[in-house]
Amino acid sequence: ERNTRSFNFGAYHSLETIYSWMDDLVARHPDLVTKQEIGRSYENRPMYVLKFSTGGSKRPAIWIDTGIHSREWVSQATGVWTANKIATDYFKDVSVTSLLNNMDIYMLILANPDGYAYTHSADRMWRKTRSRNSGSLCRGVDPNRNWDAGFAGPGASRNPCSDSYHGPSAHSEIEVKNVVNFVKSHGNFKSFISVHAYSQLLMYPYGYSCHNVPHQRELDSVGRAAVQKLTSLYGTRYKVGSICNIIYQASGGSIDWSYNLGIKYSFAFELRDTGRYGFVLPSNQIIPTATETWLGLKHIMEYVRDH
Ligand SMILES: CS(=N)(=N)C[C@@H](Cc1ccccc1)C(=O)O
Ligand SMILES: [Zn+2]
Repeated sequence: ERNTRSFNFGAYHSLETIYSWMDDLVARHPDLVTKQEIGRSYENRPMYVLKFSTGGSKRPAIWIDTGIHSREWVSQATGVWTANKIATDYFKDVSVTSLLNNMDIYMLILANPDGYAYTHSADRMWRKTRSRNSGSLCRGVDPNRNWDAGFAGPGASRNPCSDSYHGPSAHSEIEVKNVVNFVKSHGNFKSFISVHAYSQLLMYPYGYSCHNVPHQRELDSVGRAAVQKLTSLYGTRYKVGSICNIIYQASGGSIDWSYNLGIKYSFAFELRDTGRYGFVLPSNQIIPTATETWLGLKHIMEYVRDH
């Protein structure tokens, strides 16, 4: 078992290295962390969720996924750092301790394993899944356009060769279907947070429409307070707003689906930077990015715990 203390959180790692690190984390914190396979990917890679729990059964839960877009490497790296932070701060940090004494946290660090492997082996800029599209030579569906929320509406492409191709039908991608089934069968998620890169944004639904969600005022104020904490560390500036209003209309997005399922506290982060390095963020920015993001994440989770 590799020692998680020697793990380099300030570097980008392969799928295999991240998976073996997950086992090390579980081995070091057997009373807090468990690993669950929620299904397999198109190319039959396991999809592992880390569950952080101090007991109870079906406690109110928080969902965090990273890496749904495979090229957004700082997202997966932030997921690894954050998983370690939660495990090591339990009992040390009163806020994390009280959070985990009342709620469970589920983290899917590699939400698009096939795409992530492909960014290492063939194309660093790959974003989609790696499924075959019948009738086309182009591979993959945008997993963030494939959810049953305004599916195939404006803000997604019907062209299999497009990076925002929505796929033949909602939840056609097994990587999406696995999460849908898991979240639905759990039935007690209070928050659904999807971590992307880049642009430095904290967004809430909707993407498929520019009309305000019923809880817009509350989500906006939670978002602004979370970003205030994030910015307080290094001065990194974030914008807050609905997906449609702050960047563009995007249909079939994951947090629109989770919000419409009833998971009110649905958010999407777009991590560093604002375009200088873009998806190829230097590894020396991983730990600063993860550390500042943690302050925002913690605020959201504390708010969810208390409401
Ligand atoms: C740069 S990017 N591709 N991560 C931007 C990301 C914005 C978004 C997030 C959540 C829901 C809908 C849309 C996307 O286009 O999928
Ligand atoms: Zn993305």
